[in-house]
Amino acid sequence: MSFHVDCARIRLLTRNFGGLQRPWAQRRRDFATAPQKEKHHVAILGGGITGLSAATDILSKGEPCRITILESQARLGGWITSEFVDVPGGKVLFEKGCRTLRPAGASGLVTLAMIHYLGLEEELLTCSRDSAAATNRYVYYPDRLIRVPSSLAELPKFLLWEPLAKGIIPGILNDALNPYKSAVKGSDASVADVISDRLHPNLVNLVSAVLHGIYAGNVQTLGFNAIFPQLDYYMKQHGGIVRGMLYSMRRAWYDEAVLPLHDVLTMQQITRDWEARRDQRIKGHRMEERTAALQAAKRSSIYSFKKGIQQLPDKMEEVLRRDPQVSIETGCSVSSIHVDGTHGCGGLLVKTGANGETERRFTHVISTIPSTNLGELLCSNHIDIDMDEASREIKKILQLNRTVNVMVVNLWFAELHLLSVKGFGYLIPKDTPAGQNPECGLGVIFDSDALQGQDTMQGTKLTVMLGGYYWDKWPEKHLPSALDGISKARSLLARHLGITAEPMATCATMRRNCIPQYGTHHLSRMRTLRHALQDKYTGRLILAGSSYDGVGVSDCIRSGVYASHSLHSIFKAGGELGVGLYKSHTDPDDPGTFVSVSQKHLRWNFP
Ligand SMILES: C=Cc1c2[nH]c(c1C)Cc1[nH]c(c(CCC(=O)O)c1C)Cc1[nH]c(c(C)c1CCC(=O)O)Cc1[nH]c(c(C)c1C=C)C2
Repeated sequence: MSFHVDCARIRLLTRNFGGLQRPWAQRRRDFATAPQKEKHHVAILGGGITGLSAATDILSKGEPCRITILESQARLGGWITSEFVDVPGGKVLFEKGCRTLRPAGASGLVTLAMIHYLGLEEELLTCSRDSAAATNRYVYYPDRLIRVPSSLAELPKFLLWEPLAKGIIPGILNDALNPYKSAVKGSDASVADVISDRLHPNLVNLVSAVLHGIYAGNVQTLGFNAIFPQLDYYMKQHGGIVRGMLYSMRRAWYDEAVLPLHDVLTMQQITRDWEARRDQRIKGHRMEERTAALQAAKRSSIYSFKKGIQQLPDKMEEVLRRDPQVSIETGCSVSSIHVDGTHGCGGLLVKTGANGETERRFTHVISTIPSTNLGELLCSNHIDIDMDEASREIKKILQLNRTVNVMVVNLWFAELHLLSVKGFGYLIPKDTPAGQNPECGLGVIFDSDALQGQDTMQGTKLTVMLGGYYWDKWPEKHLPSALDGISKARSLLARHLGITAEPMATCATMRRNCIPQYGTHHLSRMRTLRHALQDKYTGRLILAGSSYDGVGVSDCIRSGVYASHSLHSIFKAGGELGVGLYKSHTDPDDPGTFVSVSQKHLRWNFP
């Protein structure tokens, strides 16, 4: 399988990366000629989904290295927590963080390939694209549920009658008729600024709802180019969002898709890996059933697993624990990381324990912990005296990343038909009057409509998400306790949905600092970080995880797999020295890195 890629644009990319490659050529040669008999020892900081994905992918490639996973918590899996709770007559599953996966895009493909590698296909549960959960999505504004159109046919009514949609038609005209000339407020603008400027100020409210459901974040401070890289590319390269979309539709006419080059490269890599494992797959157990399950997930709107999304990290952990190449240390906190000057080995020295009492040496470190935590751990050298310029720059950028707290409240009611509508759930935009949302609600998920097959007892299962950026400046002592959270969720459900029944099971979990907020300078900072990391660590320190290139589960899996790809090219010393940050090509000064790809190669069918 091969990809047809627009060569002119590929050339653009080569030029952009060429400047980065040359300075490292010498170092790469040094590394390549270093004695290889003492193979590599890689530390993976963090045993969440990113760290586990990185380790699993390194194993799957048969790399000549030892792997040590260092996790500060007592368990692996990070934010992913699926728990069965007892209710009268059976058990129901509460997801205390993310709950579903999406098959779309390069990240979706990486995740499906990982599921196949782990042999988890027959545990999949899918939600079809035409189900109510996939097509019925609501927004609560100003005091009622409004259904968001899911097809072109439903659009005219929405555009003409919904106050929430006021601004879409004039916005489209504004963007189409006024070619983009220069960035609003410099090259890095917030989502709200760009939407107001290019489209219409009224649309900011609608977009805020979407951002609440993904980032629990503020439309005024999230950066447009980091959150909507494709729209940013359309705007800067084609003169407007609408023009870019029209261009994209024209390419689709020729059966081509416009995608970030890196997504295309990732898909190529997945294709190569898939083909390389063909022999193993043919011999595999129940291959026909497994392929059918994978294909169903690929066609679905969302999917998860019979015992919840935690089955994925659990299976990774099982595979990793079986392998003598891997050691896993839970309850092990890292206190500092130093460039290791001893023996001229150029590796990294990692100190663990509260006072750094244990010293370990690694040839490479993949950090999947939040960037702010990593920033606190980085020290310039073994003796830890004054920091050099590069280290200071790296630390500063890492510590600038902000995050938000989200309270996830799960509720299960024995009554079957408490909801007057069926669907995925609803989001609460920023302009919903405060009197309608004093609880700082971000949205409600109708779990019992979304996926069937996890609970052994039928009822109505809901999740209320509270907080996010609304709690940005709140002192710790004002954040709600679990009991407060449950009572807030119940009052919100009573006001919005008229649900006053007593839940038979509840659980409130405060997720502290769980979602990174990519602000207006995120991409340019990532670019600086990428350069500084290469300068300072020459591929010894690789970054992955939600702090950098996407906050979803699939984004994290992909980022872990990408860290493993970077490591692979470092071991082979043939490719570009990677540092794990793959989206730097979509930064504001470097928009020419989207490519047009023949769609037939993207229609993956897991043959
Ligand atoms: C702690 C809660 C999370 C909120 N957003 C995310 C998490 C982990 C991350 C996220 N959620 C969604 C995406 C889009 C891409 C995708 O993977 O689907 C991302 C990156 C979409 C989404 N939003 C909600 C759900 C149920 C989904 C599907 C994916 C998932 O299961 O997370 C609802 C929702 N999530 C959050 C809020 C405030 C919210 C409101 C109803 C925060």
